[in-house]
Amino acid sequence: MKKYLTLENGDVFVGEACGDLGAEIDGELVFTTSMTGYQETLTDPSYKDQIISFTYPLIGNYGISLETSQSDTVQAAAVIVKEMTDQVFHYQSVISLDAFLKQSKVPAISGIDTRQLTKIIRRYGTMKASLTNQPVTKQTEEDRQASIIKSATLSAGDAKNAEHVVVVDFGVKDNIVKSLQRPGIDVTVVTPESTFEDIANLHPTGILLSNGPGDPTDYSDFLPVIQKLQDNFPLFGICLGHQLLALANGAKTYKMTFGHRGINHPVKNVITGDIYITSQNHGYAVDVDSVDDTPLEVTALEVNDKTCEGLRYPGRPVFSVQYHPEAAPGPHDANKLFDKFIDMMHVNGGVH
Ligand SMILES: NC(=O)CC[C@H](N)C(=O)O
Repeated sequence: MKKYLTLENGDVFVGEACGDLGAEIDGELVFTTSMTGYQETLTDPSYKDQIISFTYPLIGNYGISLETSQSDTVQAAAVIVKEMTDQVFHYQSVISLDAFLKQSKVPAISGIDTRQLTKIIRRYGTMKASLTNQPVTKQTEEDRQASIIKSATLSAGDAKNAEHVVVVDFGVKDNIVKSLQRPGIDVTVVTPESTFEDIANLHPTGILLSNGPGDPTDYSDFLPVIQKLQDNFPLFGICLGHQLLALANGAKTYKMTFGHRGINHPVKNVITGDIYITSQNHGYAVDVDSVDDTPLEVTALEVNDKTCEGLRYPGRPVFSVQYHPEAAPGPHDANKLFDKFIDMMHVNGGVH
């Protein structure tokens, strides 16, 4: 039975299945150069969930003994060998390596040039890999687009002239999407698993980073995407989206003592002097002082505790607010921020 080893860089190795024949797994691919000690290695908890490739070409020739394991089971996710032998010669051996792997439900692949594999890992660094029973079919561009799009609404306007807002959905409230939907505006909601290229391929004229739960520092994977988005498109961040814009530009966030949750939080726009009564719901905030060392500028403060309520990127159509301009519930004072964002798209959209 064939088994396929597919590396993160796209390389594919085909070998013979051994160990647990049916099992398929993903894991971090590492190599070990030990010439002996495969039983200790495979049962060492530090190798948990890793795919271990043995550079030594013959593995299994002294079997498995009752005294050698370093924990009560095989910890590695999978095993890659050049040759796994059933010809066992050792007085303490009770079972073959292949049988031991089968018992432990761990898949393995033999017939792999593990020295060539090692050279690849040394060039690219440790990478993810998968062991499968069928070749991994490459995801096409269309599959990828379909998997990141959660919903799309076409405006009633002239499609050719429509602005196209891509909303990155970290947990978006319906009323944010509704506040954008109007004639002449197409809205596509995508998951935060989207890459910059995924989003750019949708040809947006503006990006909205949504609200969402939890600690903004947990979303660090998405920060490089925001860095590229703000270089290329008009961008508007709301609540969590505001915090992520701050983090992507090097500012800091912190957990507030008891947060802001209510529908009458006064916010002062420090540039225009305007005051809005706003709807709020957040437990983290952007550290105002940390914004000094970034390209961003603070545009608004909460009147009572002077926490950061707004940011902008001078010279770019990029801004964010900590409060909720979509209300639901709450006052509509700040609703015109959606118009401001749409106006920015009219001026700047399509320039990329
Ligand atoms: N409404 C939100 O987006 C909340 C943002 C973030 N989870 C916070 O509590 O600060």
